[in-house]
Amino acid sequence: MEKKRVLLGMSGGTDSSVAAMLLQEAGYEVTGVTFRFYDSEGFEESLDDARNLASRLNIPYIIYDARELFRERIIRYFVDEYLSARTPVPCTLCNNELKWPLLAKIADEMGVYWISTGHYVRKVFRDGYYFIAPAADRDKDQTFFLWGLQQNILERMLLPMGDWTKNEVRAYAAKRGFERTATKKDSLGVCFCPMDYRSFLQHEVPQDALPGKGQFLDESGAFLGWHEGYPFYTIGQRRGLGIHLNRPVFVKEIHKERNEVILAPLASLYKEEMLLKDWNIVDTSRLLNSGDVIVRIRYRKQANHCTVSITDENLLHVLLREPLESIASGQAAAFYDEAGLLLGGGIIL
Ligand SMILES: Nc1ncnc2c1ncn2[C@@H]1O[C@H](COP(=O)(O)OP(=O)(O)OP(=O)(O)O)[C@@H](O)[C@H]1O
Repeated sequence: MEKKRVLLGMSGGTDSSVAAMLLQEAGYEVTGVTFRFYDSEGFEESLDDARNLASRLNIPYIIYDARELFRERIIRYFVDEYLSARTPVPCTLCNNELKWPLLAKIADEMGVYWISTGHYVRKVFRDGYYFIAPAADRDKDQTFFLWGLQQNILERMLLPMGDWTKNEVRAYAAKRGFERTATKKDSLGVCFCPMDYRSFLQHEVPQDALPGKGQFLDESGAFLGWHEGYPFYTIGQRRGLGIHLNRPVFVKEIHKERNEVILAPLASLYKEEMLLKDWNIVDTSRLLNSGDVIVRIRYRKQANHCTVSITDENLLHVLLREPLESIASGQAAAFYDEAGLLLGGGIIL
């Protein structure tokens, strides 16, 4: 396959636009692709931006319709997870199961070896394995979303943003005369659900498929008040419960069958272990039974040390050195070594 050509995912945003410039500057023949994941008002504008950039850089550009796939694999999953009393991780799933595999598939069809995005991550090669590692800009680090990628993808990735800070990226775009690109806003949160997920559920799910009002209970099963239906609550939630007690309470458990939400003081939400399904390990010897593994269960949450092993049911068992609160079923756990290499991850059972 052609090793001077690269297929770049172009969202029309600052990062992938600058990635296109940097790859071209480094001597690669870049082809840009924009995935149409879902219909939105802003999408046509993003397409125009990506298309204009491609034409100014004189690179081939394609639009790939992934709407059906995205609806099936990401939006339906997102809704189903809440209806199953879990908290989904759509960005993780999209990156690992859609964005990168699609880039690889389209690149294969074009006979192109390299695939690239504007993600803020680096890639390093150690003892026969490729690992994702944090970008120079720790504030923008996106390693947390990429634990599911395997060697066949990792080896083909080019990550031009890895050594740059966002400020440098903006300055570079401005210097190259791409003023509009330089000043674009950063994307935040879940792309297809810019509003509160509860409004999204109400919009997506027919009223008769939602459970309706249910009971808030305390840990001993005593009635505390009424809630709007279990899908509208997440583990660890404190705000927006619509219940006023003379003490702070948090969502500790959600029981789908009985449409019950258990509220408890924060101290009751701590756990010392968790099980992971759908896991991926980059290098078994660095992860399993090592005492120095770091685990993260939220994008911006503090890291914790743990020991990881595989159970007889083929799940990952994570024993935390310090208890963690708000471990929610459906969320992701990502593992790192002390140097920041991404060792793998999985979905909390
Ligand atoms: N619709 C899309 N089509 C193709 N590639 C995409 C699309 N959305 C995102 N990407 C790629 O995935 C990368 C990370 O996506 P994310 O949504 O986290 O972007 P971002 O940090 O806002 O980057 P950008 O500034 O490039 O939009 C982007 O830099 C881009 O390369």
